[in-house]
Amino acid sequence: MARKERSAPRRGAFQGEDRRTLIAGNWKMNLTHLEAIGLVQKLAFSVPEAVLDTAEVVVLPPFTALRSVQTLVTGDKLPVGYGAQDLSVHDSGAYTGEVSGGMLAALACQYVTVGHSERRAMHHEDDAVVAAKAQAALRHGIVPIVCVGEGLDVRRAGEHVAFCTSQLDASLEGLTAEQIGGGGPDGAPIVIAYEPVWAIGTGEVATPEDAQEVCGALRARLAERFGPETAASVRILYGGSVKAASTAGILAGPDIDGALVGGASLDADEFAQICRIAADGS
Ligand SMILES: O=C(CO)COP(=O)(O)O
Repeated sequence: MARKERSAPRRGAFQGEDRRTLIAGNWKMNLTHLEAIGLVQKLAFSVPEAVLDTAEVVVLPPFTALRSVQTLVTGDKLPVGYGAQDLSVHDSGAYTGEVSGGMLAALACQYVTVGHSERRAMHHEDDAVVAAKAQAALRHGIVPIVCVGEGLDVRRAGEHVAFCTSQLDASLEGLTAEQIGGGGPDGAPIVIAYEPVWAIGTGEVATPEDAQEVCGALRARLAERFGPETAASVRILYGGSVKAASTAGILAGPDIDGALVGGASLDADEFAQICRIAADGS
């Protein structure tokens, strides 16, 4: 999907010229390829075309559904983007069970999440692996959505800002300002997602103030390390129990450029409603 200027830019500490609102649905380990086809078809009906002038809508199905989603999206020219939930740090070889960036690029994936807290916690992916995965994505012309977020203990200790900014630092280790601000296809910047672990799948969404506090700090950190222009170009998403009812409040944050939606992205009506609200900017 072509990147466009926001129709109604919001003012923030660093106002990007091209931070088009991005709503990405992370399906996690849900839906067979047949069910995926059904959901994308339903989405194509439910998301009004006008929404797509302002917001970019992307789905992140499991690997097994990517080919079906690609066929549907390209065959019917649906204005929905798609990507994967993970990729290998390696490009090819004896890595049983792994899927490479080249394989995803061959399916025309535009995005891939790296460093999701579920992979960090359950698959023992550390910051170095996350940074290597971001590099692997960029090598193959795929925009990494680099996820960071604190657990409940860190939040309760009031250390969430320091935790997330240092997790961001380590997860971007070795990446250059050029890669961060324009290493994707057609010079697209990478995407960051702030997903507090305590808000994922719990129904406990961060308050708009909590979400903005961390997203603002992440952008400030990017500015310190890579310069204000690069920081201004990067889209920062919030994720964690986003529903239609919480979307407007969350997206009001000047440093929040969209949402990474889990459970609610499996319900076409709810996801379409989130996209509508995101596009209206209300
Ligand atoms: O992990 C998430 C998206 O990547 C958020 O999941 P939920 O929206 O289900 O809380």
